[in-house]
Amino acid sequence: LHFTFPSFNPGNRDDFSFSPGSAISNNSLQITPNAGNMSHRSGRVVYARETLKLWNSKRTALTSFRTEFVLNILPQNGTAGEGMAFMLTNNPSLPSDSSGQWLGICNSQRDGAKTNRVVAVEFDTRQSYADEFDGNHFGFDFNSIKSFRQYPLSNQSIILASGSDVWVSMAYNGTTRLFGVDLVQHSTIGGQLKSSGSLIVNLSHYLADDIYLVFAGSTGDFTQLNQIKSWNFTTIENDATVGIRVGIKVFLAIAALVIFSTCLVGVFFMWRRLTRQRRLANRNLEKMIDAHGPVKFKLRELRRATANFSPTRKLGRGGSGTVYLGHINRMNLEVAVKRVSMGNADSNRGEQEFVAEVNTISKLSHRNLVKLIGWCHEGSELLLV
Ligand SMILES: Nc1ncnc2c1ncn2[C@@H]1O[C@H](COP(=O)(O)OP(=O)(O)OP(=O)(O)O)[C@@H](O)[C@H]1O
Repeated sequence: LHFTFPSFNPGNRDDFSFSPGSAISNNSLQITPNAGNMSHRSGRVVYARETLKLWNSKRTALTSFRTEFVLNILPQNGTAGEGMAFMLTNNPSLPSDSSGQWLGICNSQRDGAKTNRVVAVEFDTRQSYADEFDGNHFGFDFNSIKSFRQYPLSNQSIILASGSDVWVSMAYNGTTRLFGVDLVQHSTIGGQLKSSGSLIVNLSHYLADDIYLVFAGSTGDFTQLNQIKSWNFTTIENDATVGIRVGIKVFLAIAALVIFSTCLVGVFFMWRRLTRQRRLANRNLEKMIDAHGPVKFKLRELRRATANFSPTRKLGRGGSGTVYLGHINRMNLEVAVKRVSMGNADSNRGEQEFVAEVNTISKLSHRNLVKLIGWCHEGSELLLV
């Protein structure tokens, strides 16, 4: 699960579901109404495209994730009320009577009920009951509006409901189960004000699979704009799994490299052996043909002379090959080129016949016999000119 909203516009409407009065306005998610009757309201905005899976794909660990958002709470008429929350829940719809101190998270009947299936980080802007530090804190809530742990912000000079942006980042590690929250606000006199809190929590104690990502908020006697200006969320592959996967990939890459290099070396040695054999065979052949005998032609020259052994140049065919009409340019000589066909199976025999033919014909001279001018042996080609 991965998404990024640098800001919000009407085109993003279908990415979310909104409780009545919630909307996209002023490039922000308005969790509670920003116009009309704004007091004693609660609201929820739910990411509607996908749910978060509680477990990773192999069900070996809880899903790790990271999310960042910018919240902006603007009190109306001077005094703030009541607050907002980022929630993970299996029950995305807004509970009735959840305005005021309930922050859109739950209500007086269902407060603390296991069936709420809610894990929330609340950003409270009004003290609602004696246990709360003050009207400016954040806290971890499990199925209840009474925070499991609270973090006062006034002593860090962070004011949630100041109308200035608060950068919130949260991370959950499914292996260590550490849930961390960091808050940053720019100070009016320069620099950054920071606060953070964390705890170890097994999310499977509170949540079932298919978790909705939700912003909730409320107003009471006093009202405020509960705005989210940007939001990104991403699940993170479990570190151990990533480590193993990277290990496997590296191993496969090295194995492939070793196999490839071995093949390359093998091919090189085979090629060297073949060329050596060919060179040796050539040398032997040359030795066998009388040193003062006929000219040794290059195959290239004989190809050129016969238009690459064109069928149109064919003079005839004998028992051991085909004879072509050729013209040797450098000698300005018309010749007959006999291309000895030498099947792989009897290449030795072919070569022997060739040597015999060259040696014999080169020694013969008769008006009824054609004169042997030269020969060629390249690769598998044996040619008489
Ligand atoms: N110098 C040449 N001029 C014109 N045609 C030729 C010449 N040499 C060969 N030919 C033609 O090519 C044919 C095949 O010649 P080749 O020497 O291969 O005959 P072969 O002696 O019957 O065969 P092999 O020696 O292979 O058993 C001949 O029958 C002839 O038609």
